[in-house]
Amino acid sequence: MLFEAGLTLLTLFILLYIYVTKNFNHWKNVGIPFIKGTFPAGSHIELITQSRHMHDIFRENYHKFINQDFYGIYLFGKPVLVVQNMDMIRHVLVKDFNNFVNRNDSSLNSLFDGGEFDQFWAKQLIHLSGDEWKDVRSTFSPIFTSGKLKGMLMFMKEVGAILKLELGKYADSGEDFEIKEVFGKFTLDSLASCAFGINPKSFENSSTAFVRNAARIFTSTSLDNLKAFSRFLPFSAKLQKRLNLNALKPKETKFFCDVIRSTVKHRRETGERRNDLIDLMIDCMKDASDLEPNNENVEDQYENDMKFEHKKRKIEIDDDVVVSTALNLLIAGYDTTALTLSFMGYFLSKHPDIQTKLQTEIDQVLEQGGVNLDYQDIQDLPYLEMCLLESLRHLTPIGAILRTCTSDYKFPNSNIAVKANDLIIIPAAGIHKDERYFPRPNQFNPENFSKESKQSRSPYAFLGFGQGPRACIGMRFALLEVKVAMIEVMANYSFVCSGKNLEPLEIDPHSIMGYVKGGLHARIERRRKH
Ligand code: HEM
Repeated sequence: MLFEAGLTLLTLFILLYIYVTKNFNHWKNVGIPFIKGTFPAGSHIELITQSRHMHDIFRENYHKFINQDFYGIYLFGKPVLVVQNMDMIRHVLVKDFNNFVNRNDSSLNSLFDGGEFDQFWAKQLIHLSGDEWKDVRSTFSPIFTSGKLKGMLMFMKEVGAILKLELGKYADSGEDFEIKEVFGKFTLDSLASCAFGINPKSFENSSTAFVRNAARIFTSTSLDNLKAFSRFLPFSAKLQKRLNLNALKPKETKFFCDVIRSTVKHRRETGERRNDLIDLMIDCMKDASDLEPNNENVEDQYENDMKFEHKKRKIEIDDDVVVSTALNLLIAGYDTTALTLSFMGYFLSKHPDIQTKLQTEIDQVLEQGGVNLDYQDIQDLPYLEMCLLESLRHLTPIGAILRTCTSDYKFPNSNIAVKANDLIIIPAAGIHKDERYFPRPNQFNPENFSKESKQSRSPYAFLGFGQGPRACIGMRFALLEVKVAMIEVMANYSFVCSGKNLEPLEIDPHSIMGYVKGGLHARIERRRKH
């Protein structure tokens, strides 16, 4: 019996070994530079041992291959092309977007395609593919136009006022605080208010059901990782789907789905309106084909690159799509925005001269516009945006942009070709530290985002929000949210450097996004107004 069990395990191990290593000659055969693969992780065992974060690996590789347009790696058994040439990046993200519509390849998709509750992850915009993605993206894009954001500004400001009071407590006590923890409460409450129409009261009580479930959604235990990893084993994903096994925090997923469903039901039954994201999504569902596409007349390269041709099919956007999309907005918008705010707080605490310049800009606009700034006043703060983008350049929450080839493609002026389902990685975290685009890349210098500096480099050298039709749909929302919080903070307080930060900063290898090891700390002081 023991012998048979041992033999079965050995056979399974050999099959797995063959499955993982069968393509390990791919890049050698293609004849491009590559990092060799070893069983079981491929080129980077650190991704399994969690000894280094993916962002650090891609940053290091970027400099190792700095003079190459591209190189190959193996992720587990899969050959992946890493593209670092600006023109090729433009082709993948924008010019030949129709060949690269998808983000996930089929094996990444199998991670999300499990039981009943995993389906709410599979149906999220961020994971959808092909025409299904185009239908949902074009249906919901209008919810982020400037007109709609203007309507949501007051919800953000309400939470901004609470943030100001909370920071007052730290100013009075003189204690250091973990910046993301405080700004995380701001982003959770303002997203929940704008997207779900509810108030989680994070500042008052950290144990409300909403806050607890959100906290669990954003952390991963070893068991969560194991369940996710099991999806990549041969035949495992199909089997798990058939057995209705959920790998992606089903209890918490159900909690948020119930919250969103009951909000939709309540709005429909009572006709109550807040003009928040839920109302706008319900509008989109009524008749998707009636909605105007996002054709705002903008000069902006990012906005123009985001447009894509799509003849909307006569599709039924059902409640499940709304639930998945609303859940996606929370998941994609919460941590990214909170991290950005914490990066900004940290850098401002380290650079008092830059902080003073920012405060002067904000003071001037407040003097002219009064305390109640409107949407346009907030757009007229160029230095605030420069500080924000420079913070994102240094510590990018999403340091690798993924695209999957949807039909066979040969890059123009090169001998490199990719096939359908091939995965491409664009190493944003590496590009952001390339001195050809950002002089003295390790210094914090908001001037990197002055009009002149932006004009002097390729627009694809900054990928904090991605680029092209599949770029961050919530970028404008995020920029507004960060600015509302920072105006409130900078008008009243100054960040002061803390000795608690673990310098030089290191990205925590256990985090999915770019969390900083040990957190980011600062103190805050009330400003002495003249
Ligand atoms: C500072 C905060 C944020 C950062 C740095 C950020 C960054 C990104 C990046 C890098 C991508 C991938 C883009 C690509 O592949 O080209 C992305 C996608 C996405 N983001 Fe954001 N994001 C932020 C805030 C938000 C917010 C507030 C929302 C929603 C309210 C949001 C919703 C999404 C969604 C739904 C996608 C997937 C889009 C698609 O596949 O069509 N993000 N974001």
